[in-house]
Amino acid sequence: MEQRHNKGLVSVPLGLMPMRRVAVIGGGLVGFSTAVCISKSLPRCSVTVIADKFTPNTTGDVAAGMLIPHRYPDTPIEQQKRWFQETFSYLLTICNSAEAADAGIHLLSGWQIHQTAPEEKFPFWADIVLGFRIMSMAELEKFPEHQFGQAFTTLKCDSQRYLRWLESRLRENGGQIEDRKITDVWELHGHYDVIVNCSGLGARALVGDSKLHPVRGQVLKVQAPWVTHFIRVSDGSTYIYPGMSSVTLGGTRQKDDWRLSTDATASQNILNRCCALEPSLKKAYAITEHVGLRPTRSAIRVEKEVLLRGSYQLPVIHNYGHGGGGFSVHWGTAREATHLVEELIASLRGSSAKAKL
Ligand SMILES: Cc1cc2nc3c(=O)[nH]c(=O)nc-3n(C[C@H](O)[C@H](O)[C@H](O)COP(=O)(O)OP(=O)(O)OC[C@H]3O[C@@H](n4cnc5c(N)ncnc54)[C@H](O)[C@@H]3O)c2cc1C
Ligand SMILES: O=C(O)CCC(=O)C(=O)O
Repeated sequence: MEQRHNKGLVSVPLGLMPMRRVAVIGGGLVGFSTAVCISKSLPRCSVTVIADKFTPNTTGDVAAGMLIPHRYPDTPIEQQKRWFQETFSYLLTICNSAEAADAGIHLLSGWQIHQTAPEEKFPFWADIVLGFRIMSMAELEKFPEHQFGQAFTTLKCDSQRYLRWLESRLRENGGQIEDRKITDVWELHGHYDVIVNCSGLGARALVGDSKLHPVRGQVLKVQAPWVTHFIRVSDGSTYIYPGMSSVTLGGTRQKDDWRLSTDATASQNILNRCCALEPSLKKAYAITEHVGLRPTRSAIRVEKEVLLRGSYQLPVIHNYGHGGGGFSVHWGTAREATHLVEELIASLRGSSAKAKL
């Protein structure tokens, strides 16, 4: 086992309440954002992130990092909206601060285009992004195959910068990081008071969740600094997302495809589709290919579970299954998981107080 970071060990508590030990399994976007949120909101917790993959080798490293919600059919829409709203507000505050460049967060304007006008012209997130409006006929002239479009300004994370920034925030808050694979959550029993499961697709094996499946996504990262607006085809099949260090061109959505290798035909296809929307991309250079597996579930799982083995209990807070929308909702789900940790710790306090009586 490698101790990645020794800095910031938590000091002995001065108060009467014991320090609670929290293990977060998962070193991707969801694990780190949840660990940061817990360490910031619950100062009487010592937080350790345990994972076998870190940036630049996580799913989020492949992602464009756009804030544009995906629908989770079995999560109530009000909850999805709240998660998106909380994430947008949190990142907008960072974007409007001196931290923006280090955190890799910037505003980005552009268009979502539809072949025909949809029934829902104003999606549930229209009042959260900035300046949402229907595209004018003059704007639509750029896209002769599309009859309708929505223009808005949203946020985009440079995924690797943001992941590194989250890792630094955790270290500043006294959190620790361990590089190892957990084969059974019970390995952590006795070492931690609460386990937070942010293992993404790993939850399939770790907690036997067969509702979770991969949706393979291939993208290209290219240099084309003259492209400054995003373009997204409404079904998410094709997109062009200019960022701080490259333009991300997508994509593919291949259900139950576990291949992490790139596919040259798919790359050519992505480039052709993007060039059809933005012909100047024919001059794009320094093209690299990337693949990630979206940890997809019909509902994001943010809930408490108490695992039982004989007379032993292991409290676990789950936070996984963000599919193709992790960047868009991660801070909202991190906050919700943090509330669940807080409740659980309060109940542990209650039971230890009772035990002392
Ligand atoms: C091509 C592509 C483009 C995308 N674009 C966007 C976008 O523009 N906007 C958006 O909102 N979302 C986007 N996404 C989705 C987003 O990237 C994901 O929702 C998000 O990265 C998932 O994060 P995660 O932390 O849950 O999973 P992961 O990044 O996969 O992290 C899982 C972590 O758990 C660890 N782990 C798993 N099992 C174990 C174990 N047994 N022991 C120890 N560690 C374990 C892994 O090592 C890893 O650290 C995109 C995804 C892809 C693939
Ligand atoms: O869907 C989008 O437009 C953003 C990219 C994404 O989330 C994805 O490819 O999963």
